[in-house]
Amino acid sequence: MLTCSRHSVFVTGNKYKLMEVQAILKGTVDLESHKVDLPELQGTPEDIAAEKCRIAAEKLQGPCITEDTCLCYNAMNGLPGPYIKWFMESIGHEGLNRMLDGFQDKTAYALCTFAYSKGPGHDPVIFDGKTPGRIVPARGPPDFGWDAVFEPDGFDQTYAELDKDVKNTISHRFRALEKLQAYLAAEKASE
Ligand SMILES: O=c1nc[nH]c2c1ncn2[C@H]1C[C@H](O)[C@@H](COP(=O)(O)OP(=O)(O)OP(=O)(O)O)O1
Ligand SMILES: [Mg+2]
Repeated sequence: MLTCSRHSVFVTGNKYKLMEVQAILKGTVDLESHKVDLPELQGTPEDIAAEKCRIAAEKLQGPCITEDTCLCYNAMNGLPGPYIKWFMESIGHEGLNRMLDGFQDKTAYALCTFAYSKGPGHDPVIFDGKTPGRIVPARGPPDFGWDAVFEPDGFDQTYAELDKDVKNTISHRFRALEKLQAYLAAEKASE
């Protein structure tokens, strides 16, 4: 539950996301998660994030925050994008590299889209964060999604090899959360 001006809940089924969000917010907002099985939709990252949040707000009957993460290959005009979860689960780190075998351009970007809804019937507000980088053969702990195959620009380590403290100051998730935090602070100040 993300207690801001009103009582809000961060809805995710992913414990690694939750850990990162907790580390980034460092107690500036009181956070607890709620695992709800949300359908995975199709469309633009923004539409998917907004719809996910609408469904979560309906299910919880209250304010909530959701997040959807994309991994976008520039050579493929942004795909796999929001479908990265299914690619990751079916072809793994090696497959994520092989997909680019026919392309010289190995650059990609990680995109995080947070959505915040005041409750059922309220349109979610969207906050995105983007980190550019490139796809490399897996290095580092394989635990969190595609962290091991993504090397952010400016670093010679993958997300998985980087210190958590470092990832959490340059990541797509950090950049989106900065915007969400500013919005929540402004909302609180206006009450
Ligand atoms: O920083 C990250 N570094 C590496 N991998 C990541 C990251 N963030 C998400 N991921 C993975 C999880 C999932 O395979 C896919 C996103 O899918 P996505 O639907 O957003 O996540 P999910 O279903 O695990 O959790 P949720 O319940 O919040 O939808 O990319
Ligand atoms: Mg999901």
